[in-house]
Amino acid sequence: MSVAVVPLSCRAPLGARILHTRPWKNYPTCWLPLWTRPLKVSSAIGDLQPTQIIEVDAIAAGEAMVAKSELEVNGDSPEVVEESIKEDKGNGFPKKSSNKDRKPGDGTFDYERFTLRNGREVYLEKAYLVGVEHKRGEDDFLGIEESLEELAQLADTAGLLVVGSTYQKLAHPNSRTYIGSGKVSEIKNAIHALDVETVIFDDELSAGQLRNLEKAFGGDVRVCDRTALILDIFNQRAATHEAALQVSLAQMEYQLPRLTKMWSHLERQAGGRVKGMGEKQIEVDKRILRTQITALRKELESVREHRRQYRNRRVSVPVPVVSLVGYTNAGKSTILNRLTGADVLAEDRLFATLDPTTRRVQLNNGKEFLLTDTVGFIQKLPTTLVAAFRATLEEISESSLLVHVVDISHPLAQQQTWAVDKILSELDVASIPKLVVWNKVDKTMDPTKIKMEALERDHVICISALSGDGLKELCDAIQGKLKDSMVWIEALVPYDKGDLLNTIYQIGMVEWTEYKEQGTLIKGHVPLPLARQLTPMRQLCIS
Ligand SMILES: Nc1nc2c(ncn2[C@@H]2O[C@H](COP(=O)(O)OP(=O)(O)OP(=O)(O)O)[C@@H](O)[C@H]2O)c(=O)[nH]1
Ligand SMILES: [Mg+2]
Repeated sequence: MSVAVVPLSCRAPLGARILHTRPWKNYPTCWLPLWTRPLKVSSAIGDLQPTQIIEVDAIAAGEAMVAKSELEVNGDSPEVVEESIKEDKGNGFPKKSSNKDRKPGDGTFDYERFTLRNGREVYLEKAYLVGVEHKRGEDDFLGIEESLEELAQLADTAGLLVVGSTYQKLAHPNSRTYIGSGKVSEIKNAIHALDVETVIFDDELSAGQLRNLEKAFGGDVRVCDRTALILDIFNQRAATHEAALQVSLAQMEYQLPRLTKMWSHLERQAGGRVKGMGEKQIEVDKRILRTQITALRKELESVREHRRQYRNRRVSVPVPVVSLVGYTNAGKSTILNRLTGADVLAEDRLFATLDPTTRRVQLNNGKEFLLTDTVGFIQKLPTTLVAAFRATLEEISESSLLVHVVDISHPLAQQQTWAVDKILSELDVASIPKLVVWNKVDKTMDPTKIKMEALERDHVICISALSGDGLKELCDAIQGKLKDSMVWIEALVPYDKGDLLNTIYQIGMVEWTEYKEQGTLIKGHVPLPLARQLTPMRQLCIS
């Protein structure tokens, strides 16, 4: 079978399958896919990025791919590159024909691995998960098996088919291969027997470890880590321009130190004639990548500036902001939808929400506050991502109150709560008042017992966002907590400032109103920004 590397501008025959796309020069839109993702070529192919390179498996079209690509190498004249999949001779395993070697209609083609997702036919890559249980640090909230279970959920969210997993107890990770050599052989056996395309490690791997493991596993097997998997999910889900920029930046920063293998094929193709060709190309690529990181940072900064200005405008109307924070899939978006009638995507998947959404909550007593839904957290959240999303999380740091949503029906609810608390402390928001909400109480074995437990604790509200049970108590508790964060004022509001008086009634807690000759005398609690705005009227009251 021949596989050609072709620029996308070159049309593949209808019915051919794209095995995978590789980034070429313009990195911002091109992220080296972590696994091959064959797509059936349709008329839509012309819509793909013209800067990417695709590998096209022409067998499905029943004809050899003749297209060739031109790659510029080290600034020399363009060179024609053609790859062919080498026979796997020396690994000692019986050659298992992979789906790539099978033809539709020859009885071996694995049709079951094509599935529909979001109305698109996608090919489910087989993934094998690997973890290491080392001496537990204070950041290890989950045991190894639980962490691997979560990794399997992440893999499923990314569209992978998990076919097996394993872990090893190690005092210290191996610097070359992360796991011990015996374990490497064991995994190699398993992945070849199961026809696995991707091996995912539960912890972040170094560039060297990734390279050594790929070499050890041989063939076309890709190795990636939890961070790359989360980045890939974020990449698939980024809906707004800012989120897309943030994810691209995080991906490039992750990719930069790992940019080692991509171009080694150039040396192979040149038959070793031009030694160090791949190495030089890596340097060129790193320079291009750094330039693009700088450009992306600039663009992101201008988008953030725009958002900051918008937020400042919002601050001039000092409605208190309440942020929903919590572990991914805890039910934050469902709560926002319930309380505000919003239509934010809420589904039983990790990282359904990437962009914060703010909506006004209007209570029956005429009071109101703004409610913000935020990106969910997860244990071992990559530091690059925490940094990348810091701007979005500024929303959190400027809130009057944080509502920490916990999925109390989850067997690891306690550990998830600790993980969220740790991330919140990293975000420096410890000073913001917090309310804990136990959600999904309807899904627990004994809701009455859970409610009793919540009663025994301070500031814990039990709800079911799905059924609406406890939402009134939640709003009352939010109001109570907001009051705690407000300041007491006494102000004389002139009669021509009717709008301001309305705002005080809407967002403050007025306890005394008296109509005086110069205006309305108000005594009560109001949010700090409003209290500042009322300074002249407070002075009027004192005098
Ligand atoms: N049984 C039950 N399911 C719930 C409840 N609240 C939310 N869910 C379900 O939990 C799943 C996740 O809900 P989301 O609202 O998307 O959770 P999220 O916290 O926004 O998740 P991310 O955006 O991924 O961080 C959805 O399938 C909801 O229908 C609840 O009170 N009871
Ligand atoms: Mg959500």
